[in-house]
Amino acid sequence: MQVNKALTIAGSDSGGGAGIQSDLKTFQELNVYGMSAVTAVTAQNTRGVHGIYPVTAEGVTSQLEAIGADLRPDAVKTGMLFNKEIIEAAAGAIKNFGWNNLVVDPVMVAKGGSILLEEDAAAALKEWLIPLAKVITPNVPEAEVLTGMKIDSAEKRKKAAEILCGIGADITVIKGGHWNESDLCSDLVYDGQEFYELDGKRVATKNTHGTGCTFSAAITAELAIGKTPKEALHTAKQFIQAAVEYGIEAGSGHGPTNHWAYRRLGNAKR
Ligand SMILES: Nc1ncnc2c1ncn2[C@@H]1O[C@H](COP(=O)(O)OP(=O)(O)OP(=O)(O)O)[C@@H](O)[C@H]1O
Ligand SMILES: Cc1ncc(CO)c(N)n1
Repeated sequence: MQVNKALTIAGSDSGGGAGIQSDLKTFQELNVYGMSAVTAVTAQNTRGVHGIYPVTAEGVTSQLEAIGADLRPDAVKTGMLFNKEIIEAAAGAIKNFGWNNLVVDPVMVAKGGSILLEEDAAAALKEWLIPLAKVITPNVPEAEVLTGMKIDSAEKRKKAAEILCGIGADITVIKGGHWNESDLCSDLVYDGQEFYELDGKRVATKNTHGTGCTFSAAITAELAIGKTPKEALHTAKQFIQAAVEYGIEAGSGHGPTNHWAYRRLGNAKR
């Protein structure tokens, strides 16, 4: 049986709600074979990050070369990349192997404030990785770092999306988790031509650990099975909405989302 394959290049979250764990769970739920290249091991739970142990750039390249020599991913996502050496290693392999359908989630800070990307690495994201991206999915604080502008109005959110597409992403999604829109949690999309919103209902919950990872992994899985970016974004929004809305209780801090909620809604046999 032929299968569609997706690769995540990201950090490990020992707590299981974000990073490669959330990505692989999401790929599986969307009927895509998941592969991973680990960039850093984090000792983490729902309450915070206890430690970060980065993999060497050589170690990341070696994982990517092993994958590239044997298994061609139909789509790739990046999450926590931690430093500029790892960004360069990831971008180099993606370019050399000619992997398409790249989703860049420019992870910078964990919910509790721990740094998941060194300060001098944002420039490397812009120079090497974002130009290769089909979709980039910053939250508002990440979009502020990447554009150097304060985003405090709807107009500025649009302007930031234009700048990020100008850096080379085909499509920019500025997510709404950190955007105060009362009971709405909508994400702004700009595809270089038109703006549109992925509408969602804000759920009152503290269990939002890994929402960004899960959302970008769902986009990646849908691109891997050949959906258009617009279709992929739409499904990913439904996936994360269900995962937050039909929440689970695990841990005493910011708990994980429910990665199997979308299946429970009757989407198992798509
Ligand atoms: N409380 C919520 N209710 C409904 N949807 C939410 C909620 N919080 C986030 N989302 C959705 O989850 C997705 C991820 O957005 P968010 O802005 O939380 O990403 P993030 O900050 O990168 O997440 P993380 O760093 O935890 O991985 C978006 O589609 C957003 O609209
Ligand atoms: C490993 C990892 N990647 C990403 C995030 C952001 O949610 C996190 N907390 N941990």
